[in-house]
Amino acid sequence: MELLQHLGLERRPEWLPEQVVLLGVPLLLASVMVAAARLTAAIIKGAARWLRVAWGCRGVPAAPGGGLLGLGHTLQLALAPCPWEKMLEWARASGTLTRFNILQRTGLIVNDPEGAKRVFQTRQRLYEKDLDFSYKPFLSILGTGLVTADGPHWQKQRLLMAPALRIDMLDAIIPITKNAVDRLCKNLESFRGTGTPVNMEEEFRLLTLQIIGEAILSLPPDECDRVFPQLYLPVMEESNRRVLEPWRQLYPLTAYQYNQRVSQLNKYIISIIRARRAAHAANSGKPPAKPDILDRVLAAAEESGEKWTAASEVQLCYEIKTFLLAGHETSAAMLCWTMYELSQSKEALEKVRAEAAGVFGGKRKSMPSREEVDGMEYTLATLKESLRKYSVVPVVTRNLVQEDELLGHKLPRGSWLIVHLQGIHHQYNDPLAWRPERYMPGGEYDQFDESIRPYMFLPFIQGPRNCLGQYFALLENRVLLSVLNQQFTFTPVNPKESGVTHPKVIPVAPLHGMKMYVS
Ligand code: HEM
Repeated sequence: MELLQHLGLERRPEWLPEQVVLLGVPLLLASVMVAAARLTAAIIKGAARWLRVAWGCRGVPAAPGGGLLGLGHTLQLALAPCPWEKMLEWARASGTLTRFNILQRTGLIVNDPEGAKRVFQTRQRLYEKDLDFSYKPFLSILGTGLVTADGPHWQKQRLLMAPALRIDMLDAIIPITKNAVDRLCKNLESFRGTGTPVNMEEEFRLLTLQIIGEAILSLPPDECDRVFPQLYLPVMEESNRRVLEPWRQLYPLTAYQYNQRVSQLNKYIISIIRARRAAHAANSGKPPAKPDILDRVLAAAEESGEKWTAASEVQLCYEIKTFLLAGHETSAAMLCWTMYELSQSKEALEKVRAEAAGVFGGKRKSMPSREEVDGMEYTLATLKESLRKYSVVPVVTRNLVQEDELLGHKLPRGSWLIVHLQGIHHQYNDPLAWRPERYMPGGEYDQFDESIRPYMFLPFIQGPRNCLGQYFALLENRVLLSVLNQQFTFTPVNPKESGVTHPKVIPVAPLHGMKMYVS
């Protein structure tokens, strides 16, 4: 109190309200005016963009309907059982490039391999990632990790991360996968012939998560089983739900739990990064005998000579979460659909088993080499055919940052593109039939003209931003398919129900799970 008197602050109650009015009101008014000006500027900018794009794209054939109450195609899309199927229906009615409107936003559906080539490869720099749409709910987890980065930052990170998945790491994937699937087989033994179904979709998700967890961080399986279902899987599930229900982020309890889990997951990963850096330093920077992806990225970061900072740590944490996300659900969906199709085709199953016998069969104790697994041509074709038929990532979106000409139409800057991978995958003969032979030498895929052939199979897209884990996924899954089908026969409890795809969630997995009897 004496101190307050000394400072003259004991009179505070007498003058404070007046000062607050004199200073506070203008300040409040000023901030309201600044906020209003910003909002107006944003509205004008948005309206100008809308006008520019709507006017610039007017020559592109429009999707049917769409005049209703100025809502464009919003209601059609919102009420459609599956948004990407609806877009495909429009594209089929209108041509290779189709225009639609959601409220006042113009979207362009690209349903043509030439168009995909231009977007992904020839003019890739003009077509940036569209973070506002599908990735927005994941940004708080993936931050500026590879999948959600753009521009020079993405280029730098891609150069840093890509070597970690090169040849010698791919060699390491085989034993990691084989050990993981052997553990699953052991568990499945207790269900063999019991008539108790197993939800293989769930098993595959945990299996691919264990594999990627070990490949990136050398996490033992029980640690994966302890940490991921508690911290990681609920966060991913909530993010997935927010794609189509963005208002969920306003639910206070859900948002609180979500943020708590993201922060615990970050702490967990950062503690691993710190321990690993300390181990590297203690070992004078020498890599361990069996380096995982984290060891390789840390070594590459050290070699680059760039100073390690708190920001480097946060960035690496984003990359690890990106790899965890990108590397398990997609792989599990591909495995699930292939197992399902094999359960429906005796002939294909026999061929997969015959290849497996050559590589994993007999009394063989040693691990197969990568060349041996690479040689499993038919098994690979079954995986490719599932990726084509089910298109686990059915659409990929991009924003055009400069004017360009696409499929004969001049498009303005700001155009929003939806490359319909499923639409392109279903331009094969009898597209809903599952025929691995399409991808065998001389098969249907080889018959496409060389100039478009790579763009007729786009599960991993193409070009500089193609999937960094595609070889990882195809190698891992050849091992999984071989071992599982060699040891067991899987029969869906309800084949019709198991074949139904989820209409709203990407990667596309079975809507009702994949309950199977094991014998
Ligand atoms: C069947 C399995 C997989 C499928 C279908 C798949 C599909 C894709 C697709 C379509 C993209 C491009 C997304 C876009 O541009 O918006 C992508 C990017 C990516 N994928 Fe995969 N993926 C699979 C497995 C994996 C695995 C196993 C990993 C990691 C080990 C991985 C890591 C990545 C990364 C890091 C990117 C971003 C690349 C970049 O932008 O530079 N993916 N993936």
